[in-house]
Amino acid sequence: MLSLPGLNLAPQAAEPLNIPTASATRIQELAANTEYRFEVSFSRAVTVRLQSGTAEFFGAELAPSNTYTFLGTKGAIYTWHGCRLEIGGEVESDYVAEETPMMSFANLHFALESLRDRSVASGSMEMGPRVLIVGPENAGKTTLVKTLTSYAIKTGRQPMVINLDPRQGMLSVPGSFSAAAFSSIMDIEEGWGSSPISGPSPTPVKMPLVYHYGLKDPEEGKIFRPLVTRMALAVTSRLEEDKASKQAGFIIDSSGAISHGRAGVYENIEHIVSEFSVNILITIGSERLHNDLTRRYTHRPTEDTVSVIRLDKSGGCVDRTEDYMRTLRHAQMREYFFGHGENALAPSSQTADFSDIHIFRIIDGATNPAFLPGDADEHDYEAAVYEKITPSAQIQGRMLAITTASHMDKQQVIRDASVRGYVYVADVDEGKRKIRLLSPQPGQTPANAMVVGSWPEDVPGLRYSRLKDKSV
Ligand SMILES: Nc1ncnc2c1ncn2[C@@H]1O[C@H](COP(=O)(O)OP(=O)(O)OP(=O)(O)O)[C@@H](O)[C@H]1O
Repeated sequence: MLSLPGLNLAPQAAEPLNIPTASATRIQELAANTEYRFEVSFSRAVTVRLQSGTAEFFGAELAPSNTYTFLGTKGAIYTWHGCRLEIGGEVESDYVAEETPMMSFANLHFALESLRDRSVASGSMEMGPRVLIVGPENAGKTTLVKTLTSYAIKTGRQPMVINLDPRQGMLSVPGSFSAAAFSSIMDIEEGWGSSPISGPSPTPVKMPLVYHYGLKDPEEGKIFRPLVTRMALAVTSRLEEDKASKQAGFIIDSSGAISHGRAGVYENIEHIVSEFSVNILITIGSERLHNDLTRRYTHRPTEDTVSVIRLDKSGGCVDRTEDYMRTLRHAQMREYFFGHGENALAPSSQTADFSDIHIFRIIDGATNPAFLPGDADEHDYEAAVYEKITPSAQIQGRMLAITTASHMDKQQVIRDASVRGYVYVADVDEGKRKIRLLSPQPGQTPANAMVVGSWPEDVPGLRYSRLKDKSV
């Protein structure tokens, strides 16, 4: 059990997998090229063990002797050649599907492999495939990114994955964007995980690059595009220093919001394509999006070639409710502070004077009259993006991004700075002018510029711990 002196933090936050599973198990036989689709709640875990044959979870191969525990999961175990699974616990729903998109995923993987081979043959002069995946919410974008990444790793590559979806964090908290090179197979239970910038990761990655977005939707505010530009520069320079990743190329996961398109115009998609020099644009689950983008990217003699590829949405994709997404986010944020299983962290709380910390608030499109919707020229990017604030009860329960910038730096320098880590505002005492911060690891309160956004929202468990602490 995790005990945190002075904090009385709820231990269940750190150890969700202590939730009991039913001891009775059952056998599920799967024929070749079929998948077992299942949904597991956040309160009852389900275990899966591969008894015979071969199987994979979104591209990551199941080891025969391992028992995998799933909680709050919607997923599928696919088999190319048939297998037998031993399943324990209560699923919310499950069925076996014979129609899956796995063959088209595999074909896409082989097409990317030939581009990687070309990069190797050029002595790394050419970069490997630069892939962007777009499509509406719940179309299966993240699932495709995970599958392609797992296949690439299995082939011995070290692809870079870039997450530009603030609704879900990758190796970091929701509200952040990140990029990391993966060199070893993904953790089946944890997926991308959320802890590497706060502590050890079950998924070996090179240190991720993290940037703070702090808003829910990429179409909101005016910092999305400058951040994409900044990340593209950072990723390109990282790839120049890392031959293996340069050859493997990168895969960008995006938010469904950028695929809605206003009158057939997809400014944010176009911005990502041009800044990252994307050459493979995969649309998933929307014919209209595919047609609009094909029209946009064919017959452009003066520009670099962008191949637009269409994939159908898998019948297994589940529409996730806002409640489910919130619970998932909160689990991710708790994990950021407490770690998970064997990788438990030792969070600490620190109290600082208002005068010792420097917090900037994002001025988003809704509140800044200088940012008119749809008016997105370069000039706007130089306008004020932050305002310095004095801590108040309003930021209680918010995450603060600790940037690598100094509080004396210009706004654009702060905006473009990467993130060292996050702290949670546990308490603000306006009378005593003190702020209490929860941090994943002990350390001094940083004097760097910190940025607070309106996203993600407060996590009930963490807030509760603050109240308990106050009453001690
Ligand atoms: N074949 C499948 N069987 C069962 N569940 C699946 C399958 N494919 C995807 N899912 C589940 O469906 C949900 C939506 O898929 P995914 O997260 O890949 O979509 P997305 O397009 O990235 O969504 P968003 O843009 O909203 O983040 C996820 O919970 C995912 O695990």
